[in-house]
Amino acid sequence: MAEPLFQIEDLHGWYDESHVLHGISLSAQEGETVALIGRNGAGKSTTLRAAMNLLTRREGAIRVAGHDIMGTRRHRVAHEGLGYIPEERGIFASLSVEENLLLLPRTGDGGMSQSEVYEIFPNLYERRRAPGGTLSGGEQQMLAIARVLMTGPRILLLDEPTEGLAPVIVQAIGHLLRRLKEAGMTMLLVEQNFHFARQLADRFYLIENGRIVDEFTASEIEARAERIADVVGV
Ligand SMILES: Nc1ncnc2c1ncn2[C@@H]1O[C@H](COP(=O)(O)OP(=O)(O)OP(=O)(O)O)[C@@H](O)[C@H]1O
Repeated sequence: MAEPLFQIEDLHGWYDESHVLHGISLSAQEGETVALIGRNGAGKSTTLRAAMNLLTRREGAIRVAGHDIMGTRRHRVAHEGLGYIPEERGIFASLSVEENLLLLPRTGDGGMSQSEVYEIFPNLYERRRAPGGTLSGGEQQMLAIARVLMTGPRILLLDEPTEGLAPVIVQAIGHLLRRLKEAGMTMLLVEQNFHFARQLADRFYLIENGRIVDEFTASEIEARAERIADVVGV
């Protein structure tokens, strides 16, 4: 198999004295969508934060196209190709939609232009002068994704993009991510919502108490139904 575009190997992470990640290994090939599935508190968000160098302490290896980025300082991680969309989205409430979009520097090649963003997200065009804080949860999630797409990432790290959103908005985000996938984007999707993730992901990792307890492909879901129900309660 080709070298993964993104790879985490034996990753440990801590919040102060609290050891939360206990040797996470996962990878994504170029163009692949990989889902990290687990309950509340299993360590999904912490895995993404560790990848972005946002923890005070971590050990292990994180590679982009074979290049180890463990030594990359926090403010340079995006330049390694990682586009992170955190659970809290990070929209500036008092800045307009347009200002939010233009806020992040370009960190890679091939980032979307503003007009491409407005074409894909007509809602954001309509609301371009509105303060970010007046957007609905779904619009804020779209804005957070659009803003990162403009930076030119090679890999998207998405932390529960559907959390707290109405079913129709969840569906819209599903369509958007499918479109990105079809365009060849590599994605690591963190989800508690297995029903959402199964519509998108090529492969799955189950995480429990900071450890990967199982991994399988989309075609193996049926055979794993009991195990999945056990871990995420579906
Ligand atoms: N800032 C923090 N300081 C200390 N402990 C934390 C912090 N954030 C998370 N934890 C702990 O780390 C563990 C993993 O949390 P994490 O947020 O990664 O879980 P998760 O799987 O993403 O769940 P969630 O859906 O709640 O985000 C939990 O036990 C949590 O209580």
